Amino acid sequence: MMGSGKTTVGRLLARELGYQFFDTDELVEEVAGCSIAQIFADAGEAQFRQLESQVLEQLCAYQKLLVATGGGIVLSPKNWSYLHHGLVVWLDVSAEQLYRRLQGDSSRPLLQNPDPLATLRSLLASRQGLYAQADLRLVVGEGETPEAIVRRAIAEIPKCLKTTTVDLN
Ligand SMILES: Nc1ncnc2c1ncn2[C@@H]1O[C@H](COP(=O)(O)OP(=O)(O)O)[C@@H](O)[C@H]1O
Ligand SMILES: O=C(O)C1=C[C@@H](OP(=O)(O)O)[C@@H](O)[C@H](O)C1
Ligand SMILES: [Mg+2]
Repeated sequence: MMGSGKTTVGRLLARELGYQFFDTDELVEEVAGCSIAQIFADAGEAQFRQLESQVLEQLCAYQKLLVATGGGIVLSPKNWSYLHHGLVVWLDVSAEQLYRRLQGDSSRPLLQNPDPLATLRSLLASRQGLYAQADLRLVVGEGETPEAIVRRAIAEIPKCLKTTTVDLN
């Protein structure tokens, strides 16, 4: 979800893993030559989603990348075919924590309305089933630092890597 820490934790985790880091929102802004807020205002959310999918499609061909996505990437079934090139981690953060983090932040157009907490609750409820398709769910506790989440990710990721057994007989 927006504000769950994908960009912050992702950047740190990439450094720990020795992976290159990309953020789909940053790449969309580079391609469009303006901010996400501006894209939503001028061209609309549908246009943003198209750019987001194109960026993800390009990224999924590479290895040893850590990609922080926007929270809405899960909405398109086509995006899942790209996401499944890698291991998908869900940073599960309550709507109340997200709200505290994002209060006063004007960079997320979907939250620029009189009741952003209600919006976060309803977006989270509607996306919950999609986020649950991730390979790994990390429930982020109140006050848990990005560094602590990185340590937990490093401990948990090997447990959910798919293994192939080859039967030689
Ligand atoms: N574990 C954390 N604890 C407290 N604040 C956090 C944590 N992770 C991220 N933040 C803060 O929350 C805000 C949103 O983080 P960000 O990484 O941009 O989230 P996302 O990319 O998922 O939208 C930023 O101000 C960031 O510093
Ligand atoms: O959840 C969403 O629909 C969105 C999340 C944002 O990214 P973050 O999840 O990094 O905030 C950004 O892509 C856009 O504002 C829409
Ligand atoms: Mg982000």
